[in-house]
Amino acid sequence: MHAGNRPHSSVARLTSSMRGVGSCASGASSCADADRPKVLITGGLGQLGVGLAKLLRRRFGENNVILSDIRKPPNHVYHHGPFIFSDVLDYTSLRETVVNNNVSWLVHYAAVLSAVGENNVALAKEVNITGLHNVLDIATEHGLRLFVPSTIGAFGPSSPRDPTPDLCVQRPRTIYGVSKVHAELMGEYYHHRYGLDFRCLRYPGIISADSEPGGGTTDYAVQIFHAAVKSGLFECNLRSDTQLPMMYIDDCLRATLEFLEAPAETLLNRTYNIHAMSFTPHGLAQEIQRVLPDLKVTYNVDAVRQAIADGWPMALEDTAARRDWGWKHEYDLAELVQAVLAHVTTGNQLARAH
Ligand SMILES: NC(=O)c1ccc[n+]([C@@H]2O[C@H](COP(=O)([O-])OP(=O)(O)OC[C@H]3O[C@@H](n4cnc5c(N)ncnc54)[C@H](O)[C@@H]3O)[C@@H](O)[C@H]2O)c1
Ligand SMILES: C[C@@H](O)[C@H](N)C(=O)O
Repeated sequence: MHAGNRPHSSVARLTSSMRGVGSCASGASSCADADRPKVLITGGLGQLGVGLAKLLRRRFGENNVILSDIRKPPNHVYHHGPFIFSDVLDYTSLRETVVNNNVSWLVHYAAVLSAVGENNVALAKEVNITGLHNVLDIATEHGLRLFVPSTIGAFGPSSPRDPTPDLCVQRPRTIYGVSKVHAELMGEYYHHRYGLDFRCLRYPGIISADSEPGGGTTDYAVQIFHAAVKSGLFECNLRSDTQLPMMYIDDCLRATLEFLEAPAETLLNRTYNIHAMSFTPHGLAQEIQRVLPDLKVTYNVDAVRQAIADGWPMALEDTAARRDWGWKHEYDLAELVQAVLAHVTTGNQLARAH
């Protein structure tokens, strides 16, 4: 509808690598007003957006980070920083939001994840592909820095799986994976063709304590913690020996901030793998059982999710990210389990007290 014929002003092209860069000295906990980017996060009410907004607001100031989504925010989100309705399929309104708010960085989190996507291919195509086209064009036209996350799901059964390098065969068999490879390639194309400051990290499955996963193949690794604390019983929808790359949300969000702030000249690639740990459901259950020995796990395999997981990487190779912009994870499996259990247990106690 909109893609294809939009003019890319030469001014936007020339300045895209200069404007909105917010080059705060790295390591500083916040930065001077003049250097602060104005950030818009699309799809911000999912598993990752609220946490990222908190981190970016600490760094750039509360009013410089706008969360957006098509859903109504819970009170604790609505009352803590700017929130607006924004549908990534509505090109004109998204453009208006960018212009009216003087946005300089766009974090594009709106997406339909792997398992939900296989159940609704039309929706995944629309949100993940048409939505991306809108965002790419608006970011290019207005000289934004654009971050689009990719995923381990951008690889498929014919990719080397253990470890999976940055550059290799990518023939995913899900609409989610296909749309993410498309995003990687389109973003890199716009970078080379129009000078768009496109940045993309391939996230592993992300484990959070206080936000729910949105319908992916790795969701079990979040759900198991809540079940372990609440009932001590968990039915896992993947086979016990399914090894996938995973990461604690704090590492993922910090990686995103550090990568967004990295000077453009240090980025030899525009799309990077990032890795922290790999585990199986059995390995995760064993680690949780060191703290909660009564946890019982049964297996009732979901054929769709299992087929997806069987074609995904078992580990990601991320030496380029470590070399170019200093990526370093802090949480391995033991630290992850301690951190998530502490959060979930406290959350449950607070909920009971109220
Ligand atoms: N969570 C993970 O494990 C993980 C791993 C790899 C990559 N990613 C990527 O990170 C990003 C964020 O993931 P997440 O886990 O927070 O996803 P999520 O599914 O939890 O949230 C996605 C959000 O997008 C919103 N959305 C859907 N259609 C929209 C539209 N038309 N306009 C605006 N918003 C819309 C939804 O309401 C939802 O709040 C996604 O691009 C995802 O592919 C996530
Ligand atoms: C891995 C990631 O992209 C997401 N959690 C999914 O499983 O779909």
